[in-house]
Order: sequence, then C-alpha cells, then structure tokens
Amino acid sequence: MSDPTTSPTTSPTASPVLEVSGLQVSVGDHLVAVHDVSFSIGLGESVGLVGESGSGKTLTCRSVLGLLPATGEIDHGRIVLGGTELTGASRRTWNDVRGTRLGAVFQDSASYLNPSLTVGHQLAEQLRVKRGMSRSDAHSRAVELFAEVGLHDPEGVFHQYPHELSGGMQQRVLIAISVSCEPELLIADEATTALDVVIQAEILDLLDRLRETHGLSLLLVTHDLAVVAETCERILVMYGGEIVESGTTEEVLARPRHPYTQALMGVATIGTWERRSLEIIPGQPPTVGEDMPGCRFAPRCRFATDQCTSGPIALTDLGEGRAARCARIDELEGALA
Ligand SMILES: Nc1ncnc2c1ncn2[C@@H]1O[C@H](COP(=O)(O)OP(=O)(O)OP(=O)(O)O)[C@@H](O)[C@H]1O
Repeated sequence: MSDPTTSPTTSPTASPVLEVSGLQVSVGDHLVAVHDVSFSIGLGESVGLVGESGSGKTLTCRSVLGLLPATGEIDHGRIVLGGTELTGASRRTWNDVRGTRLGAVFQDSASYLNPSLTVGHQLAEQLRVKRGMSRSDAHSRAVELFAEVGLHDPEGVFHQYPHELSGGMQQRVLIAISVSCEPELLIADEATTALDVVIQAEILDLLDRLRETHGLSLLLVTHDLAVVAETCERILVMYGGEIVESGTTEEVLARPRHPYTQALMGVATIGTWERRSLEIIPGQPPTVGEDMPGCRFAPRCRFATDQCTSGPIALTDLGEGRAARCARIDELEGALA
C-alpha cells in the first residue's frame, strides 16, 4: 500500500483533509473496478477527478462517502477524513460524518429531494437535526443559505416544492443543504452535467465561491476536462480504474504526460474550450475486471508499442506533485503538448 505522505498524487499542503491510499474496489462477482488508487486533498484545495464514463470515478467517491452499491466492496486501502478513519467505520461514525463533515452533490438532484416537502423544510430540518438549531433560527439560516447559493426570492423559494423549481434551482438547493453543516469536504459528482452550459458555468462559479467563503475542500468528479480546467487547482485523471496522471491543472493542461489526458483534452466542451471540435476517443475502455498485463489504455493509444503491454506500469513521480503512468513517458515528452 502506498504511503499518502509520499505518493506523487498527494496534495502539497501539510494538512490533508482527505487521504485515500491503495484503494481497491470490486463490484459484482469480485470484479476489480478501482485499482490501487491513492490521492489526498489539502485544506481548502479543489481537486478534479476526471475520466470517461466507467473509469471508476463514482466508485472512488462513493467509497469516500460510504455509499457503495450493494454489490460493491472495498477490498483494501484506507480512507481518512481529517484524522478519522472511514474504512470499516461504524454506522455511528458515518452518521456523524456524512452530511456534516462530508457533503455531496450528485447529477440527479431531484432524486435527493423529498417531493412531498418544501425545500425550505428539508434544509431547515437538516439544520435542526444536525446542528441543533431552533425552528426559527433554522428558518432564518435556511433563507440566508438559499440567498448565498444565488436563489432569487429565497423566502419564497423556502416554501416551494422541488417540482416547482428548475433543474439549476434544485441543484442550488442541494448545494445549500450540503454546505449547511460546514463540511470539511464537498464532493460534487457530475453535479453540473445535466445542466445547460450557462447554468453549468454559474454552478461551477458558485462551488468555487463556497470553497472560499466556507473554507471547504472540493472534490469535483466529471468526465469533462473543461469543467476541472475552470474550477480546480489540481487534476487526477482516471482511466480503466487507475489514476494515470496527476498534477496542477495548469501543468497538466499545458504539458500532458499521458496520451489519455491528451485525448481527453480533445473532447472537452465548455468555457474557453467551447469551440473545440467534439471528437470521440476511438476504441472502447477496458471492461470492469478485465485483466490486462500492461497499460490499460494501450489498445486505444496511438503511441503504444510492445513495451506498453509487456508488464505492469507504475506511476512515475515527476516531482512537484506531478505523476503519470506511461511506459514511454520520457520518449513522448514534447510529443503530447
Ligand atoms: N453496482 C455495480 N454493479 C456492477 N458493476 C458496477 C456497479 N457500479 C459500477 N460498476 C462498474 O464499475 C466500473 C466503474 O464504474 P463508475 O460508476 O465508478 O465509473 P464512472 O467513471 O463514475 O462512470 P460514470 O461517469 O458513468 O458514472 C464501470 O465499469 C461500471 O459499469
């Protein structure tokens, strides 16, 4: 198991909020979907976990949230949140952590809201139960939070039901609920994917603003490199259940060191990247549980040679928080930028 204090995917800050080390997750009949994933997130840092559909992003963040599907399990690895060990944690620890120290927002916001209760009631209830606020304090704080996340007429919104709100408004409500207990870490898994480009940019701005005002760390999970380019200080690129590249956003985008990262840059879609042609990375990702002797991206990689499939490929530490898992890393330097 790698030591998070020395892993090249570690945050450069001294006090990590989240440390994940050597995480392996299986689904179904012991099919390994996440392989030896290690990373950490520093206090107040924003980190983007990016990769195509099926690359293992959701299983990784659901492991952190203790919300794996019934058929999924952590085979080994450690997850530590601000000193609290979450691997194998008791139900009581999870109740103390989830919704309070750990917040989460997902793509399908409507399914996380109770359709028969007003959104204000749902937020106020969270404040009453988790923060012990009185009914009137919880009401006032809920209205403040609705205003803070950019909802107009927050008092009016308080009394509305989820179906009366647009998708973007529902997502803002969920964000208000998830930051209401001042979490150390907010996980946003494809939280802007279903929204149109303008609303998507507004929600990304909002997450960034909340990170500063609430002093929280952010793990943004997305298939779209442009989303992390706009929002995150550091990027972790996942492919076939492994981290294949990591580094500061600026460095990774200016000088990608893995051919998969370069391919992802070609299919990114928003913001200043808007005018890029929408390509498709040719070929299919490996199926979950597929045993591959070398690089899992090799069958789709235009640079692949025999050396890429002859044995396991380690993550090469490139210094200053940069790492990439490519057998031809030195030869390809310069060819990928
Ligand atoms: N409950 C499950 N049962 C069986 N296989 C699963 C289950 N959940 C995930 N998988 C498989 O594990 C792999 C990783 O899934 P995961 O959802 O983590 O990927 P992802 O990168 O988040 O993709 P997406 O963006 O589509 O959610 C995929 O091949 C997926 O089909």
